[in-house]
Amino acid sequence: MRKDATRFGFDCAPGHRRLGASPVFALKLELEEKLFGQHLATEVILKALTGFKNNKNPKKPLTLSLHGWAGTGKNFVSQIVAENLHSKGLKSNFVHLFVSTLHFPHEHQIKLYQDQLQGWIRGNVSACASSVFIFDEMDKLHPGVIDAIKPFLDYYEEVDGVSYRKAIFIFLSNAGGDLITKIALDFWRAGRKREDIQLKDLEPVLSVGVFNNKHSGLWHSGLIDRNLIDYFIPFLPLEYRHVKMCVRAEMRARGSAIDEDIVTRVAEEMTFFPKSEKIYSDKGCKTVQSRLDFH
Ligand SMILES: Nc1ncnc2c1ncn2[C@@H]1O[C@H](COP(=O)(O)OP(=O)(O)OP(=O)(O)O)[C@@H](O)[C@H]1O
Repeated sequence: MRKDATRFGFDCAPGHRRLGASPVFALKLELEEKLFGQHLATEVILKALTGFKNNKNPKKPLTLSLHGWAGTGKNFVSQIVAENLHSKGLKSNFVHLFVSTLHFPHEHQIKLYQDQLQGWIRGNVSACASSVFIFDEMDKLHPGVIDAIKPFLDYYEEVDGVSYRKAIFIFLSNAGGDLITKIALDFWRAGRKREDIQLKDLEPVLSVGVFNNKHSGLWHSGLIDRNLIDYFIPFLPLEYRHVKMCVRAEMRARGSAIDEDIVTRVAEEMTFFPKSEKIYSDKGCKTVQSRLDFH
């Protein structure tokens, strides 16, 4: 047993920071400063983590499912959240990232993946009750593998003597991205502000259109019953102005002065949709970093 972990792992490594009053405030400031164009994700993530942190006896692990188009900030946010839960973030021994196409690529090895994953999750939560598990490309994960995760997400006091109720599972998926984009486009075309989009504007579309429809195929029937996902978090497609913010953020990260000509040139290189109005970036803020290298 790791010397820095108590028997149940309630207090993990010295660097482990439970979300106290200030860390949640720090997370709020960080999301407001670094995450562009995602007012809903910021609002829901803060609400979810604050509630989970304040609950001294959660009945189940916190399970968040982040949905949206490519390059809209899902991985980016999960890294920020991980760093607020465990100071070393993705480098922490208590934060684990799985990428479907990398870690679970072969359909004929599903049984092996199930056994490995269950052993891995059990071992890590035994070492640290507040372990964080991030599953990227969830929409590409075979249902059989996902079903191996389900027992850990459920309302069990303990599973084989281990309590998972203080752990956090974060699923990242492109599923539903098209439906989220449709709602954003409807708002734009109606001349309504992006920031006026509320979760209730998306829930009916998402829950009926994708998540609750067991036969949608997008969300793997039998995969995750709504009851096990605590929060569905929509990521909106990013506009030209958000791409420019990403370019500026990258320039600041490189210690360069902000050159608005370069900001404009890089943003102009990106492609936008729909064809007629060219509002949203096809790749979100992805490839901004590499494009900046050429300016
Ligand atoms: N909303 C955003 N605000 C600020 N930066 C962003 C945002 N979205 C993306 N970025 C920048 O683009 C990079 C790539 O984004 P990220 O990996 O989070 O996309 P993603 O939504 O996970 O995409 P995919 O679904 O393809 O994995 C991030 O590391 C970040 O630098």
